[in-house]
Amino acid sequence: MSHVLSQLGWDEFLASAYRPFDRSDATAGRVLRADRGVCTVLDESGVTRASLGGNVLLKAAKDPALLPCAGDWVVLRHWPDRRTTAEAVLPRRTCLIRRTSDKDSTGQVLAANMDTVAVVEPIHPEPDDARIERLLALAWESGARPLLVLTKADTTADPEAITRQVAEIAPGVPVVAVSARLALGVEQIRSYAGEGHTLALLGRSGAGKSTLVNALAGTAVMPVQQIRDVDGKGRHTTAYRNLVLLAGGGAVLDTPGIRGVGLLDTAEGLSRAFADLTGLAQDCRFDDCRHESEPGCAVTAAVADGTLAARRLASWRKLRHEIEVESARQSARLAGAAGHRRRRS
Ligand SMILES: Nc1nc2c(ncn2[C@@H]2O[C@H](COP(=O)(O)OP(=O)(O)OP(=O)(O)O)[C@@H](O)[C@H]2O)c(=O)[nH]1
Ligand SMILES: [Zn+2]
Repeated sequence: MSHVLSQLGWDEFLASAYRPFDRSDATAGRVLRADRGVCTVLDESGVTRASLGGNVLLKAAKDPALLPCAGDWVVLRHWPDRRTTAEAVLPRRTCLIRRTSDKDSTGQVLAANMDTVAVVEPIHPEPDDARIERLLALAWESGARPLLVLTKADTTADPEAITRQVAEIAPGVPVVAVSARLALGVEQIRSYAGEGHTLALLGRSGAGKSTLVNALAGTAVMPVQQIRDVDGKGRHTTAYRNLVLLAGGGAVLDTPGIRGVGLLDTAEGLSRAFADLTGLAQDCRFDDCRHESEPGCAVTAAVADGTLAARRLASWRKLRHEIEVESARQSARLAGAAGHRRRRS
């Protein structure tokens, strides 16, 4: 397999997943960008545009999360008429999913096969704790290692103080303040995208993701939006996912600026993102304690004695409620589909 693919993380696991598809007109490649029905793929001979093969379309019709997305490893087939199709998506080791806004609550895959997910949040005007907690839950859920990046560190007098403060709501997660403008912290971020490793960036529009990708790549590969600095609110400009190969090997994956990120089935991600609370909960009298008004609740006791911030418990409740509503909606949808099948038969 070519050097460029091993720089992108091609390994024995992928090689054995690819083996059943191996034939003279097939190659393996990594998706740099996915558009509707077409993906841009890097394989050993360069960058190709591939349309989706029948099998991929068939699987995606049942579950849209199976559509190829940036970061996926795919099997390409090169046809005699010079067409190229993506015939299969190789198994994902990690993936970042968000609930789409449509009412049937299906998941949309934002990025696949990243080793680290960096939640990107600007230090200015002020990091949004609730958004950080929500995105970290999503990052944990992906199966990759989370990282928290506070951008625009040049816009505040004491970035270290803010970093220490924010670290309290990110237990077990490294927190790095960066300034793309001053090239501060960029090398530290680059260490998460070394040879064979992929770093995905997740954050709201205007958080500074594209600027960070450019700083890591050393060239302007992503369009950087001009935003109104007054309120720090960005417009949605990155309409595509993009995997960028870095000069020293490794890759960085930008996800579109996210507005309302829903959570999908993130009970596991939530408990890891709130490891402080989960740790306390082991001492609750009841295993299924909801940390409301149950007797012997170690979590509400910790809030009462100031060990745990009340805001933190409120945040956890809000996200847990969302997950419950979401899973109820999904069960209803599944029951509805089953009923529909019964009526037809
Ligand atoms: N002062 C300062 N401004 C920055 C820094 N990084 C990014 N910005 C500015 O923040 C704005 C938004 O940056 P982008 O990189 O486009 O943000 P994004 O997260 O990619 O946004 P989307 O493309 O909408 O997802 C731009 O005006 C940047 O110039 C930084 O380190 N310091
Ligand atoms: Zn409790």
